[in-house]
Parts: sequence; structure tokens; C-alpha cells
Amino acid sequence: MSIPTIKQVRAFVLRGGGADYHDQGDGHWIDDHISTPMGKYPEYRQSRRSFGINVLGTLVVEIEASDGNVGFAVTTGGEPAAYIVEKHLARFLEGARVTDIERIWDQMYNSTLYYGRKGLVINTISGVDLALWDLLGKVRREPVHQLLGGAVRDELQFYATGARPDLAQKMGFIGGKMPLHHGPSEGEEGLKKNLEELATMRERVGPDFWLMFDCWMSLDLNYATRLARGAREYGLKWIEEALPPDDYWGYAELRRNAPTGMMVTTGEHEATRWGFRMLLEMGCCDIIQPDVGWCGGVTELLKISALADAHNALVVPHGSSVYSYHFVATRQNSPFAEFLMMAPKADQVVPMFHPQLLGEPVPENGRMRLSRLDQPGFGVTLNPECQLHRPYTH
Ligand SMILES: C[C@H](O)[C@H](O)CC(=O)C(=O)O
Ligand SMILES: [Mg+2]
Repeated sequence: MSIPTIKQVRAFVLRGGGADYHDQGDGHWIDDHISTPMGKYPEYRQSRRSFGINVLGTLVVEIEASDGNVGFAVTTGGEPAAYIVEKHLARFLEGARVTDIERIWDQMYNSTLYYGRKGLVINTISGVDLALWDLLGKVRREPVHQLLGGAVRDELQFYATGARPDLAQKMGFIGGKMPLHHGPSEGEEGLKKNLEELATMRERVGPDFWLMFDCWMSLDLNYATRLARGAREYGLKWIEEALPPDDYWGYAELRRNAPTGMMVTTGEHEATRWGFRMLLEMGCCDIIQPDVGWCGGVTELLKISALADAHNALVVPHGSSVYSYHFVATRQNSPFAEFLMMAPKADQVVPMFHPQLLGEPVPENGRMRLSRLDQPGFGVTLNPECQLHRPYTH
């Protein structure tokens, strides 16, 4: 049986939302006084763009096979990631068979160990890995969820992340995760405001709708413990990414300190089986939240997920649009998925990676039928109206 080989790898950069979903314009809820690790500097408190959260932009990886099929993927990484793809990683792909995904991952990871392991480099490896799965799906004319072993459910259900859980409830989502607006540098008054916002939202949505706080790595253990305990009376379902990602010891203690029934979640800025092994073996959280475009791609996520299963932890990927939908459909320990509300006022459902992908499915009434994912590969195409820029070649 002849297997197509990889002819060429190309890396492009795109600006304006999409996979770098923090790259939004003025007045967007995602850039409105959100608590961050930079909140200790008052001049960087009001807007995350002020400290450069959107500095990277989107990386687009395209992989062309000898049979004419082209796989692609998007992730956060922009120009530095494009450099790494073109000047370093492409050599491990070109000439290889489109099925050589495991070896290619191993070579990309090991050849970048001396400057990689986490962050930008793993985002880049993830982008290449996702483009390889997309290509394989196109060559075989099968959706990625079938390549991963097949779906275990015929419908996905979603919670929404955004500033308006009350509106998300009306749109049929099972829960709403709010950004935490005030961090430790805003003192007792800020803590009170955070709890008031939760109380107001609880009043609007009633007792049963899930409400969660996303703390985006911004708290310390003492503040996080007090927030969790204060939030108990308003039925907070989980406290997310309360501490910096390297503070495994803090997470383990927060989990011990959290009120009974309240979950501790984290992992969107963690990467690879080795990073998640720390979270799982140290008992840091109840749910791990790898971002498929940042944790090492689908190839690595399968390993992370098996490890989580053995630790009785759920895997609910962060964002990642179609890349997480195809994964979630195939795992028993991923019972629901996240949907990031990218409408500026979080008042309507728009595709998570808008405007970069065409055919990107969205939940309807908080749900998505598996049949929405039944196209070859990840089932999306690049929007030709987006201006691709190829800063490097090889
Ligand atoms: C809302 C959060 O600060 C962040 O922008 C997104 C995130 O962490 C999540 O979706 O989870
Ligand atoms: Mg989060």
C-alpha cells in the first residue's frame, strides 16, 4: 500500500483574533480589567493587551503531501513560531510518510529540548502535530475523531466562558465561567467586589446553573483560599488556574483547603505528559485543562489523557475549538467541553476562532451533534479573506 509522503511544510502568521483569541479590539470583555499576574503593576491592570498578551498572533502551519492533499492547523505563536517551523522542525517532516506522526513528534520534542519543553516551542510543535492529523484525515477521508479510535458519544455539551453567564444560560449552556476581575493587589475591597459579582450572577441564574471563576494564574495561596471559601455560599463549582502554573505545591494545598464539593482546575498553561504528571501525581486538581494547541497537540494529549484517567481526573480541554471537539468526542473522561464566547459583549455565539476558519462548528442550545464533526481531518478550511504572511522560508 503506498502512503503519501510530505512534500512541503509552510508557516504563516495571521493577526486579529482567531487562535490568538486575546488579540481583540477595544471594548471586548476579554480585555476588561481582568486579574492577571501583572496586576501588581497598576499601569498594566486595566487591559491585558497593555502588557502584550496579544503580542504573538496566530501561527498557521500548512503541510502539503505528495498526493496533493494539504493539512493545516492554527495556534498561538506568530512570527517566532513560524521561524521555528521553517528553520528547525520542517526537516523532520519533509520526505516522511504522512503516517509518521509519532516519530515526528518525538524528533520535534527532543531536538528542541535545549530551548523548549513548554510555552512557545510546545505551541509550535502542537501546531505542526495538529496539521499532521488534519492531513492524515484528509488523505484517509476520515474525521480526526475516527482516527483517534472513534467517538464515545454522539453529542458534546458545553459550558461557556465569558462575562455573561446569565446570557449563556439562556443560550442553553450547562454553566458559565467568569473572568475574575480583581486580584490580590486590589486588596480586601477587590475581594469583596469579586464575591459580589458572583453573588449577583448566582441570583440571576438560580441555584443549579454551574458558575466558575477563571483566575488566569493571578492569585497567591492565601487569597485563593479565601476566595474559594467566600465563594462557597454562592455555589462556585470550580476555581480555575488560581496560581502560577509552576506552583504545583500551592495547587496541592489549595485543593486541600478548598471547601468540600468545590473543584480545583488548572493546566491550560501546562504542557506535555511530564508537566501533567506533576499536576496529577501531586494531587493538584480535579480537572486538567490542556489546550490542544499548546500542550503538545493531539499526539501528546492522548498520553496526557491516559495518565489523567489512571488518576481519576477529568480532562476538559481549554478552548482550542475543533481541535478539542474531535478529542472530547472520543474520551469517556472528557464529559463536557469549553466554549469561549468571542462576541465582544459575550451576548451571542460566534465561532471560537472567528474569523480564521471556515466551517468551524458552534454549539446550538449548548450542544453539538457529532455529525457536525464528520468531515475529513478537522473539517475546517482557512478563510481566504484572512491575510496570510510567510515571514520565513527554508
Ligand atoms: C477568561 C480568561 O481570563 C482567559 O482569557 C480564557 C481562559 O483562561 C479560559 O477560557 O479558560
Ligand atoms: Mg482558564
